[in-house]
Amino acid sequence: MTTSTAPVVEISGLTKRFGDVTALDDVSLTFKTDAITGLLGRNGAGKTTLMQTVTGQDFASSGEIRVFGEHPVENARVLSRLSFIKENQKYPDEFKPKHVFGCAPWFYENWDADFAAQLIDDFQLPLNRRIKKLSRGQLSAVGVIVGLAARAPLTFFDEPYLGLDAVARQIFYDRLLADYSEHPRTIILSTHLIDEVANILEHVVVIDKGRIIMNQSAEAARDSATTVVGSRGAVDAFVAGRTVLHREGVGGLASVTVERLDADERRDAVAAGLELAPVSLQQLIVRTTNSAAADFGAADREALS
Ligand SMILES: Nc1ncnc2c1ncn2[C@@H]1O[C@H](COP(=O)(O)OP(=O)(O)OP(=O)(O)O)[C@@H](O)[C@H]1O
Repeated sequence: MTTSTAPVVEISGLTKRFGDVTALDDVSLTFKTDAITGLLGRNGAGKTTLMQTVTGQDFASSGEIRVFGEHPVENARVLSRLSFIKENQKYPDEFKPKHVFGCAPWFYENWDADFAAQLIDDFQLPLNRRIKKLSRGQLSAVGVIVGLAARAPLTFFDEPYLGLDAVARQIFYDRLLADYSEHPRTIILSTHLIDEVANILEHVVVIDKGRIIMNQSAEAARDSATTVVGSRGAVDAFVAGRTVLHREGVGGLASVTVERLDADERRDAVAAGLELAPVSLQQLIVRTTNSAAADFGAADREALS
């Protein structure tokens, strides 16, 4: 039974194994209802697997998943209210974008054809070209348009915008935010481009090696760490005994990221001649997921350089 008080997505003790790979390891989580949540994590962390199991496209090895209060697998009531947009979406061979958008109202009860038409125009998508002949960015645009114009109460975007160029990605973020403001719904975005989406995320869930290591508001996440910069001796003295998330230095200067400082601690730092710098969501997540940027994507490496 669906109840109005049930969270849209409720996951408890979810484990998913592929042979000897544990892709999800005892995950318990509720996604914040009517919010845009970033599902973030390094390559292979388990983001796609989580979305596949929650959307009923794959079975859990163990644990419980409730979507709109019900099991999602082969459940038409649940599936009609969610959309899952992913990069490698398959379409019938002869399909053109106009066929995809023509069929969409059969699957999505909130489908807004006018909004779709506006997005087709925004992304300059050729409607009459076979899907097989579309460029990567045009193919991404097909998914993005379906995900937005479907206005499903629960929408998952699994990096469907990887092929979009910077201008098209900005259009996506702008349209997503504007439409969400008018039609609030539960949207989960997985992405590597954390700084690009940081402004539209209200909530962040970070997954690392199949486990949830962060689930909080984006604001609380940003406030949870500060970078202390100054002479090495003064910085070392100030951070002694604190949890250090990241450390770097050049010559006699040090820059150390520590967990949240309260007002008194911030005053002490300034009195000791230190500078305090905010930590971006991207830096925070790179640093919390083991400070290793190597596999996290080019944008993250750039942010650290
Ligand atoms: N069908 C499968 N068979 C075997 N292993 C799999 C399968 N699907 C996923 N895995 C493994 O499960 C782990 C999680 O993969 P998943 O695709 O969920 O990660 P991800 O966070 O989406 O990664 P990325 O950011 O690289 O897309 C990885 O180690 C992956 O190799």
